[in-house]
Amino acid sequence: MLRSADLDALRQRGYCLPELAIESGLLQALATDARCLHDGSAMQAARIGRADQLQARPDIRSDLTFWIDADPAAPARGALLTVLEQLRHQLNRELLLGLADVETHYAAYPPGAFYRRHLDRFRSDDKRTLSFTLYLNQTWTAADGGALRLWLPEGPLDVLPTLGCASLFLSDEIEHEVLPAQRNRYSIAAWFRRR
Ligand SMILES: O=C(O)CCC(=O)C(=O)O
Ligand SMILES: [Fe+2]
Repeated sequence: MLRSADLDALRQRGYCLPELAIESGLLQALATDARCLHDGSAMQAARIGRADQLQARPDIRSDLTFWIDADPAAPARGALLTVLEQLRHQLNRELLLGLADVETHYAAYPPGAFYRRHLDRFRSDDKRTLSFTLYLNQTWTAADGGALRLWLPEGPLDVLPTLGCASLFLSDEIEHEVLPAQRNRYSIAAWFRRR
């Protein structure tokens, strides 16, 4: 799934923007699922911190999330979990990372929503090792805002959240943020964790 150039970038620079060959039918189904969950008010205001200390901090992040589990009524979610498992196995094989599991959610950033610059690894819990994002927006331009900005040593790198585009980066090294979106922005975020 990951090309050797992606694996090299991950090894050398701590991030890559992989071209994953995810079927367009699955991308469409995930996009529809995310939009329907948002439209149906099934998403919740995102919170920050680890499980036992979660707090709403709309000054830091103002997106909505829905944690993904396998659900026979939503086959796209199971298919996504399968893709993430394949990635986990490949990463373990190629980079010897010892990734034990993956957690993932949909996110919706309504107009004006953002996520300030942060690291994905918690101070009190170092299990999160690799962060992954996958975008679900059919059309997107720079004027729509909502870029993922990776803060790299050489300067900021903006990634537009266009359908099928993805990022993969070291959770404890790469600071990043989501710039304010001008229209609904749908995405998947996942974290590969060590035991
Ligand atoms: O959606 C994105 O581009 C990144 C989201 C993010 O940084 C997070 O959920 O931790
Ligand atoms: Fe993040």
